[in-house]
Amino acid sequence: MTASSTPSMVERALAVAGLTKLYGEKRALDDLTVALDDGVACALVGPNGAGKTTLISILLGLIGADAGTADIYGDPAGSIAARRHIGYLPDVPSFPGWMRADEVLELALRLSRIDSTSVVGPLLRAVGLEGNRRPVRMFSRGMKQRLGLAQALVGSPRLLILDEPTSALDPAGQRLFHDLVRSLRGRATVLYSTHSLDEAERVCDSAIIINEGRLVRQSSMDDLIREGQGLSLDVSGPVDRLVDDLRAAAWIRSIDRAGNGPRETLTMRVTDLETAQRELPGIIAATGAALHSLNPRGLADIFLDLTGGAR
Ligand SMILES: Nc1ncnc2c1ncn2[C@@H]1O[C@H](COP(=O)(O)OP(=O)(O)OP(=O)(O)O)[C@@H](O)[C@H]1O
Repeated sequence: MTASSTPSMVERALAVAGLTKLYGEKRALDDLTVALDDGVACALVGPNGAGKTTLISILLGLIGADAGTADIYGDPAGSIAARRHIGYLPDVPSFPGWMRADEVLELALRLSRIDSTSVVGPLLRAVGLEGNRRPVRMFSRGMKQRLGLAQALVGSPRLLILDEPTSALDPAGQRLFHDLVRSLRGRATVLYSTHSLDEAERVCDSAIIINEGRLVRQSSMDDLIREGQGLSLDVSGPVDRLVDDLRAAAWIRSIDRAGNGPRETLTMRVTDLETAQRELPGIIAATGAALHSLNPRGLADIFLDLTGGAR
């Protein structure tokens, strides 16, 4: 065996190849190929209708694909073996309202044919619900989501799939949930579906970005942020000259111009944000242009760049 054909030591948690799902004429997934290594926390990011739920439904074996394959730890999606690898938390989990949290987990254990209930205490402790004796109907949405997470962890799944888990939570509940998922890293490979790269960055080290059923990008969060970093400025005056001078700067990656009339918005992507911020005021002053506002580009801008959304 040559060095180049030596198999990777890192096990594949997920291997999706050429996955295609049609709803009539609509290609909900269109030749999607992505892979996840064991142990990573990866966001599945895309705008409404991108195909996130369709992909998750195929991974869970709820629907079949029209073409392509999806393997979970080597087992084909939809098989019993693949299902056993997965813990799943939907966006709004529901439980019998009269049950207590410990009873919900005991039921999940029984349904998974696990006799020992010794994990109930540690799981409830992990999600901050230890000692809570109230029925679930009295839980806040955040508490239900945390209980759902504990339920998804029953049976120690190797792949934890979280489907827009904070969509029903307020900002405080979201932050608590993000912290919790981060603290659980290392227990399982995580696939975290979200609309937001900001949320992805809080929880995950990498992201799969899809749009219209196709892969747009799979990358580490650090690389996404580095490549998308930039500044947006509103200027007036000799904008043509300013743009020429900015294009000559060593740190410029690209400039887009928008707006007509006296004020224009320049959106710059840069290779070195610190140097750009240091040198920019001097360049603007030298051209005689007036600066009305200056803002760093955020992850929301990077998301819109990648998915072609309206600004
Ligand atoms: N059962 C269905 N019948 C017809 N079209 C469907 C069906 N399910 C999904 N679609 C279409 O497939 C595309 C992908 O939908 P999907 O729900 O997977 O996207 P999503 O990324 O999860 O979106 P959202 O973020 O809004 O939940 C969309 O255009 C959607 O309208």
